[in-house]
Amino acid sequence: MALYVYSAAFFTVIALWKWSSGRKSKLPLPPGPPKLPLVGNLFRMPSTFEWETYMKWSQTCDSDIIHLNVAGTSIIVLSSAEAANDLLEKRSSIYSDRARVPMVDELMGWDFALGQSLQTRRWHRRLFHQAFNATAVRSYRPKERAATHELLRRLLRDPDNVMEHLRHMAGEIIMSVAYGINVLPQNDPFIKLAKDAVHTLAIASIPGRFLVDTFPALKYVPEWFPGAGFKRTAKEWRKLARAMVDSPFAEAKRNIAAGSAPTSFVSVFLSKIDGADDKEQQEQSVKAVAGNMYTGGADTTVSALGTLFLAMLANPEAQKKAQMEIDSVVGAGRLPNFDDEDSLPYVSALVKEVLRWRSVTPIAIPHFLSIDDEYKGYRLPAGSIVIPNAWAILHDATVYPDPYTFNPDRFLLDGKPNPAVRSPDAAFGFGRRVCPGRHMARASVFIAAVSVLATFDITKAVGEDGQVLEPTYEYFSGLVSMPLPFKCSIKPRSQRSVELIRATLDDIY
Ligand code: HEM
Repeated sequence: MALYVYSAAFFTVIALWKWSSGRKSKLPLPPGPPKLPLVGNLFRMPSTFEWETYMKWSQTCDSDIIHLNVAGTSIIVLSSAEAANDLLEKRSSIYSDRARVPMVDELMGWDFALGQSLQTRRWHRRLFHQAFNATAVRSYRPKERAATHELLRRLLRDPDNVMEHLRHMAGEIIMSVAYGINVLPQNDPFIKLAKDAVHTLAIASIPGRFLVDTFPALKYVPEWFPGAGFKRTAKEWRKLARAMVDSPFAEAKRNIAAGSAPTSFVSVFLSKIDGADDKEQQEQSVKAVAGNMYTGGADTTVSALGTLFLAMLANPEAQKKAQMEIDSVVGAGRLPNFDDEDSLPYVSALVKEVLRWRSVTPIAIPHFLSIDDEYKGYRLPAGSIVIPNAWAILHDATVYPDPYTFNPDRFLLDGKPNPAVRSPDAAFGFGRRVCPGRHMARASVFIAAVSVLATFDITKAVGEDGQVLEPTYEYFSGLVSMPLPFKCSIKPRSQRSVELIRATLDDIY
């Protein structure tokens, strides 16, 4: 009897499995460019500015969801806000993982990084949220303002090195917010360390750069083995990643112990650690989250502000309008402040347009689909890498007419914010993985933009032959898309501007 029951149960399970897999296999994959046997789209994959190619493919297929196969790896690209919202937001429980990259996560030791690690790091995200939610970030305003004033002084002293000054500003904010460390004006060791470590991450994150990411078993090859150079490289780079996380944290702890530490994320959250058994674990989490701040916040903020300068060169009219608005609201007696934002709709629209015009992270950070799914009559296989094409979403001509033109007015109606026009939130990603630093990022970009526009005129540089140097508006193609070095002329708008900037040296924050 028991045998009959077991057999019946066995055949029922098999039948159900066949039915469900049969049902699934009947659904087609989303459309996409033609695939070759075995290698799929491997040989047609773009190596740079992939978001532009994905957008073209999506248009050719007339579908906002396309499928690619790169030598067996399934990739789904979403090119509309609707598709990104339907999947990454509404079904976030299955679309919020990240693909594992053995070189970065395992060999280089970046598994502490939020962007890399698996969903089990939810606790870190919660910690990040507590420290960087819309209310909490208001406490960082004095630090952002101080770093902005330092930026103004640097631009006044040395107007030829814009990108370097922006880098210094972003690093200054993060080191101060995360660790309470006041960075040195030049060659700060903590910024240098973080920069070097993030550079190795950028190299290792280039798809196909290391064979071990395609064949993970290679990670077991011993270092001395011929061809195992990647393991020796990983060992060196791992030291950098460790030092980037450990050394500023140790400095912050030393300052806290000496009673000389300014308030920071580390000082606040270490003081909240309770006496529970996992004390050590809690401290490691605080350290890991602090270590994520430079990784997530430095290049991104620099890219957005670099775009601001390029946008002012591309559209001098926008610059004039912003300056007129600032002059009428703020006047000539002081520098702008955060409280001015609501009275500066044009400047706020200009900041939105900066984030839309040239996306900082054109494909966000790709997500990972953990179980099989279906959408719009298509089969979406478990284990797919899901790429939200933020670039396509932010250049959707039905939402943003004439999308390649820099035009802050698109966000306004009768001089006020137009709620009917979608904010460029896609710049900060989607669903549960949306950028946890976005409130701080917006605040930093706003205060820097409004302060620079209040005090400087940004115009095209003029060469020695008297000819205007037309910028190329070229970008580095990477996970963070960064303006390539460009020349421009930065001059104080008036003697009063110079005085206001110099007076910031007396500020007490
Ligand atoms: C203009 C500036 C910034 C932009 C455009 C930006 C954009 C993004 C995007 C698109 C993602 C991926 C979202 C997704 O997977 O869907 C992300 C993730 C992240 N960002 Fe930002 N970000 C900026 C600034 C910052 C700042 C200032 C911080 C920290 C203080 C930060 C910390 C992070 C972290 C830790 C992650 C990983 C989150 C996770 O994987 O769960 N970002 N950011």
